[in-house]
Amino acid sequence: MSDLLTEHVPAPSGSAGSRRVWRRLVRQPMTMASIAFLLLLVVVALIAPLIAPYDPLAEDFDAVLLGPTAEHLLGTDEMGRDTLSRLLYGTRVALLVAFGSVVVAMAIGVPLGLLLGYRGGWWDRLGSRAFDVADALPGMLVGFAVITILGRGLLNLIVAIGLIFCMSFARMTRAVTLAERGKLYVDAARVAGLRTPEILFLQVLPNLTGPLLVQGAVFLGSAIGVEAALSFLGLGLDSEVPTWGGMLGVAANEQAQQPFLPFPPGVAIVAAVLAFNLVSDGIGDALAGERRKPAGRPRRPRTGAAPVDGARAAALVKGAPGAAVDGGPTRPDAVLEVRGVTVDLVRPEGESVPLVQDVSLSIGRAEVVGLLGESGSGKSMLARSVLGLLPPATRLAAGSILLEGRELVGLSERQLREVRGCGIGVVFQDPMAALSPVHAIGSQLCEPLRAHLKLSRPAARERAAELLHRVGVEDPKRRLDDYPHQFSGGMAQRVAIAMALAAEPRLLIADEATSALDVTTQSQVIDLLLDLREEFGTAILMITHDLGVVAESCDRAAVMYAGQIVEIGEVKPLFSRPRHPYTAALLAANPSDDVEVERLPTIPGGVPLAGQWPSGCHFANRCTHSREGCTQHHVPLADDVRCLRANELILEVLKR
Ligand SMILES: Nc1ncnc2c1ncn2[C@@H]1O[C@H](COP(=O)(O)OP(=O)(O)OP(=O)(O)O)[C@@H](O)[C@H]1O
Repeated sequence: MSDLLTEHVPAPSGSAGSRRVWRRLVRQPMTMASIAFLLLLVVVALIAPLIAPYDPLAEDFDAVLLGPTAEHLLGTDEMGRDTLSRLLYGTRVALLVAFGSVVVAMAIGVPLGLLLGYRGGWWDRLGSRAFDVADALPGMLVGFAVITILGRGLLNLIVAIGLIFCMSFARMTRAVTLAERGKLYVDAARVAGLRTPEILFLQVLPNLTGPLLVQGAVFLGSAIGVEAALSFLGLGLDSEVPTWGGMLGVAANEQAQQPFLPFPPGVAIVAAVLAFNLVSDGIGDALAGERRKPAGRPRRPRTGAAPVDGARAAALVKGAPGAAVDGGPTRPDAVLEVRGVTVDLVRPEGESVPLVQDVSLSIGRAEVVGLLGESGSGKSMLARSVLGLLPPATRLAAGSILLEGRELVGLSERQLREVRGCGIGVVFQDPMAALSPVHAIGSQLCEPLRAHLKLSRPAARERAAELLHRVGVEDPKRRLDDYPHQFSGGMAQRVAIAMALAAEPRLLIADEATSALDVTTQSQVIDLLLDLREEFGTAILMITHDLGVVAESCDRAAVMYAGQIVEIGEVKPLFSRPRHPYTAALLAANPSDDVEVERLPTIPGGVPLAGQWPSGCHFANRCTHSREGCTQHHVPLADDVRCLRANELILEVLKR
């Protein structure tokens, strides 16, 4: 079974999803016929003693090797035992071995695949090599070896066949987990403080339902084939025990005298294997239609110049409180203090390239700080370093991150888990990606409540309904049982905010939380965030491209460019009298209600890639004000601006 399978068989979400899958299955006659046949086999296995005309072990040497007769409808074997009775009893062994071995294979393969896929790195590389070795070994050889070591018997047969298949389950599970672990809902679960086993088994595993069902059905059929082959070779159960493979083995020896003998077990084996395969195909087809519909606008593509938008920037600038500025001494009211943070990309050859360089930023209680900048300037990487969720191949190379005075750098994953959720909440751009598609909203909201606030199940549900009500979801008790796809984009974002605030974090990181929403919903969500910061005193880091959002909601803003903060300050002066040419260029490229222009100016070129930053000022090669000296030396952040000419330039943006 190909790993690609996993791309086509998403898990059905919720009872409505299951009903849709079932309806699609019902429309497939071959699949339904196969299911009916397999159900018949199960019934036959259960009632074999009632319907078998003879004792399957009873020998009659006066009636050996008979063809079909009125007394023995399918003839007899070399001991005069009734073939029909043995065939009916053989169904029991076939199904028992099939289901038992698939359970064993899943019990070994699925946790292994989850672990390798989730951990990645060396674990994954070693695991993948082990898969390659396992692939190189013929499955039957593994079966022979296990039975030779453990001896014959039903349980050993089940274990042997389970071991043959377990690597396929591990490989498939690893592939799905690798794809799922990068998704936002997994990050959200980590931020919510769930432990790795909870994330793996409660969040990732449900997404495997589809692929596991498909692969499980195929291997049920294959297990019957392997059992038959091992019994045929005399390595299965004792020859007395009626099994389809054993009957085939006898038939092979006696075929010259009774040519009909191989047909009953042969047809039974082929029919059962075929039925399982048809059911597997049918389930795969039915699940393939069960794709999640994307919500909201797609993420803005990475463009070169001035992609900022929002018509309200200048008009909406609000008065900002006299917040402390960065770079100075530690603020007494600081919820978050980021000091000199540098994040490196570690290339395979070992070279380190900075993605974020020497960033310092602080956010006080109930303060909203905007983080602005073009795509690729390092905003998300900075946020991820605060969350302790840096992607693979990147590392925090330097700096300190204090949450209410507690140093987060150097904490173990376990300690970070305690901090996240309670200490920091996060809302991402696409709520549909941040919410697990296969869990009802209620259970997702209850997880952080139970994990951090240690609420009982009913109390967590009660609180979850209150939170939904608080973020403006109507009929919250009923909606707890709904799944993410049953919410509109705006409503889903409210749910995501409720989730982020469930454990009453001191810091909320909103990573382009309103970018995918229409303007009206965007305003409502911003109002909600601002209300919540008043109510809970939450500090908010608002990452956005949208100057209008910053103007409307932030007390201060930091402008990032090529991994550095180039300017930071209170929003009103920053927007009306920018001191860094990049800030001015961003503002100039922003549509404004105040000024009518035929064509908005853009910033020529694009943000340089990591590793290609110019020496000196990173913005110099796009800056119309740059001079020779700008590229010669490192430019420090001085008096909240990183520009050598800050004091001599007069940058106007609104009077174009
Ligand atoms: N997973 C990753 N591995 C390696 N480099 C990455 C990864 N994600 C981002 N980068 C690089 O890190 C730099 C900063 O990216 P980041 O995503 O933080 O920018 P951003 O300002 O948040 O952009 P956007 O607004 O588009 O999200 C870019 O050069 C980007 O190519």
